[in-house]
Amino acid sequence: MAASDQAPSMLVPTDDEMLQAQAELWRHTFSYLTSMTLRCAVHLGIPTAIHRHGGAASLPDLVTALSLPTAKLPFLRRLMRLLVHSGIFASDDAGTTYRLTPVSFFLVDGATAAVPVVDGHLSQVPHVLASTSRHCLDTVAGLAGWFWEDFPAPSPPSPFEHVHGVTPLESTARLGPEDAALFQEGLRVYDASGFAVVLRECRDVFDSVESLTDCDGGDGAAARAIAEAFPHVKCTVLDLARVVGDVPADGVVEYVAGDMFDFIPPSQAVMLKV
Ligand SMILES: C[S@@+](CC[C@H](N)C(=O)[O-])C[C@H]1O[C@@H](n2cnc3c(N)ncnc32)[C@H](O)[C@@H]1O
Repeated sequence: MAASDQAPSMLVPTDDEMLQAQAELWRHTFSYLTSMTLRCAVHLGIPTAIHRHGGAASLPDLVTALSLPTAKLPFLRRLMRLLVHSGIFASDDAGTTYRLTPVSFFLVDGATAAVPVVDGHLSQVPHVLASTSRHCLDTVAGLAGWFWEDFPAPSPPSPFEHVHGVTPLESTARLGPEDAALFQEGLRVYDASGFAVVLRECRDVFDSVESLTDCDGGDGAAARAIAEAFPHVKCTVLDLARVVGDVPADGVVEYVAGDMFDFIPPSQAVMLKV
């Protein structure tokens, strides 16, 4: 028999490997519950409730603050246990009091004076809700269909466009104004997150360049922050025409409308912050 006729030999796992593999498979199969319980916590308003309760709250405190039926307390305990395991909240050793962690700090709702806003960090609630919305879930659930489809050249739609017929940011008519606003707001708070830290920690990088193009620069918030902190850097923002086409010149940064796969305005450095 020719070698090519022989069935490929399969590596048979050991008992230990099989037990481990079964556990791994369950972990991967159910890992969506991590983001879904995060969504549930945000929807219920648990981070805001803990914050308003002085930074620590027991289960009865939460049941009252969230106006839940008291019979839900044991289920809330299970939810909180999972969220503590995920690092969203912290608990005392007895598991009776829950506190915010740096992660849930970003999920305290609203940007009012009563809410901690550090370094211009905005509440990330809209980003979490948009990214875990049924539109995004439908998108990933349809991923195999996207692979099967033989799209006409030159470039395939994104999986989101394939399922919904629009991009997340053009979704007003197709997905409804509320969801469209959520995606817009989600992107806005996502874009604003963390950049003050980058400006502080990467001073050497910005000190050493005279010109920079922020590729996919969105509304130019990051480029404006660079130009303010490092006035010697000439900043250019490149984004699609529908994003920067109508932005009026502000004398701080230059806006260029275009596709980065066609053209990138020349400069000493290119920033790609997604
Ligand atoms: C997630 S946002 C990031 C915005 C910004 N870089 C930030 O972090 O604040 C992605 C941006 O990329 C832009 N974009 C997507 N494809 C692009 C392309 N081919 N050329 C230029 N910009 C593009 C989108 O319009 C959007 O504003």
